[in-house]
Amino acid sequence: MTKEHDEVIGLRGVVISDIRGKCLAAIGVAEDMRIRAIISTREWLEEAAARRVTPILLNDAKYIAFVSRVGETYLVLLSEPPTETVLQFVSNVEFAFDIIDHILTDPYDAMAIVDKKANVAFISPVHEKYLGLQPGEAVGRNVRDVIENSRLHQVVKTGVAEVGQVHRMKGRDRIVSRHPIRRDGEIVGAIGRIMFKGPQQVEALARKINVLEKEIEIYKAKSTTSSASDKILDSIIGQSFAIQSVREQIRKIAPLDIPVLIQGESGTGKELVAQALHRLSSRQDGRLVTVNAAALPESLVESELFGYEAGSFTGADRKGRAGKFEQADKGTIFLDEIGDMPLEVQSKLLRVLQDRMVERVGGDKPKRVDFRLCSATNRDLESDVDQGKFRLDLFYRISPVCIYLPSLEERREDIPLLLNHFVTEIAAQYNRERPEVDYDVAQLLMQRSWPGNVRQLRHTVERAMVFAEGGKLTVEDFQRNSAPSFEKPAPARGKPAASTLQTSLDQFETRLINETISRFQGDRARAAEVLGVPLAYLDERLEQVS
Ligand SMILES: Nc1ncnc2c1ncn2[C@@H]1O[C@H](COP(=O)(O)OP(=O)(O)OP(=O)(O)O)[C@@H](O)[C@H]1O
Repeated sequence: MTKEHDEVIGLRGVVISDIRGKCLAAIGVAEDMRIRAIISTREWLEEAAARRVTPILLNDAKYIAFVSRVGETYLVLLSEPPTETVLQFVSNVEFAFDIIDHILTDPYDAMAIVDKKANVAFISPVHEKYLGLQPGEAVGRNVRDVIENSRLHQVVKTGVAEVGQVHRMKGRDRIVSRHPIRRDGEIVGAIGRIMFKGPQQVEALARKINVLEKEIEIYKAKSTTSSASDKILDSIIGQSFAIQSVREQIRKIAPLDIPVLIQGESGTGKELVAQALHRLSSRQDGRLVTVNAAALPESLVESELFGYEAGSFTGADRKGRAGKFEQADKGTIFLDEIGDMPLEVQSKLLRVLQDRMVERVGGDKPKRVDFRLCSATNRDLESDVDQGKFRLDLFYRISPVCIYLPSLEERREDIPLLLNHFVTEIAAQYNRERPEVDYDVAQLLMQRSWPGNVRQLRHTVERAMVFAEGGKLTVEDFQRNSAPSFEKPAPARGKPAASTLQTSLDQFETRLINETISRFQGDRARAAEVLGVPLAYLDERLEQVS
């Protein structure tokens, strides 16, 4: 027995005996009389040959005997058990060899074993078959030349096990585990095990994981969308039932590509709702084009809405211009104050809504436009229809869905939230530190009347913030600055500016009045209504500055 053999298989002795147990030859530890005595009976040899691996336990040594019958003789190979576990296994499991055989030939759990040079020492038959190899054909070849994407050479080199890895082989993913094998702490090889077990189940599992991963992606996308949509809807401030219901309606209606009519008094947030509808719709990448029908002089309505061709009328742009409908192609057109649209324009609008075609003024080639229509009005359109001021057919076209915005007085409980929101917004707008708001302020504002609704509230807060001092916004700031409707006598006519603060307040107020008047095309009464001041006060202020 050479030293080489001894090292490779841990062989310690060999016995050859006849079938009755008579020893014909013995070398190595087999020369020990105690071992010779154990294996010298026919019964022991027959049983050991049946088991094929049998333990031999002496007081001072333990061996594993590999016994096989060769013709009329028995060959017994004796090796030291590599570990206590192996010895236990061989001692306690009568069919230990069958187990080994099963492990090596398991059709669902293939195995590849390499030596320390990463040369194949063994590949289980099922794996050989799978790889298209003849039995034993790969033995001695480097594993990388035999098994596609194998990493056993790495495992032998690094000694690091790789457990439960995905191994792509012949176009399919398999689950593998690779372990280095050590003897006396030194790496002697590596074993790779490939799970063929229940490939259908593994595949089904993989498919399930795939589906779950996709579902997670969808939920993730949905949750980002819903948090994005929450953000958009959060810009509509208010916790009153009425406003919550408005937000809910927007959430439901926005994705439906149908016209929406937003009704509500001036300053209730109709434009804000139109913006939310657009931003939550599939047209969010297109433009939201706003047209204030009331602000358009009658003579320009048509060219504004439908555009015009070059040189079609005096003063027209030389190159011609796209109208609002063309600009809103693939987006949303928001027709604010639609109730103020002249009847003649209403007919043209109706045609556009029916045909989805626009023809520029002075042009002869109608163009297809793809838009979503949002309209708003503070008028009672039904009564306008009754009075013949608004076309019934147009009314039906623009109002398959209506959103009604409550007046601020119908939802006074939202005033503190709106106050808080505007204070933050205005402070940021003017690049100022946000003042602290006295508790009484909200109480005061909740008692007021707000004919100009949220817009008026915002302006009121903006005015009061001019006065806010010491980082505080107090009731006095509102009263000092109040218009007569806030129970403060109107300033004396022609009163000179008493201070820089007063001057800036006057300037601010005048600017606000002028802006509002021009917003309503010179309609002072409307401006006074929206600002929540009597017309006389507004006129007085204008006279003072003129
Ligand atoms: N619920 C709200 N939350 C926050 N801001 C609001 C709310 N409602 C209205 N506003 C603010 O009030 C002002 C007026 O709103 P908006 O222009 O949308 O009103 P509107 O109903 O379209 O008015 P009009 O009929 O006069 O055009 C805007 O500054 C808007 O941001």
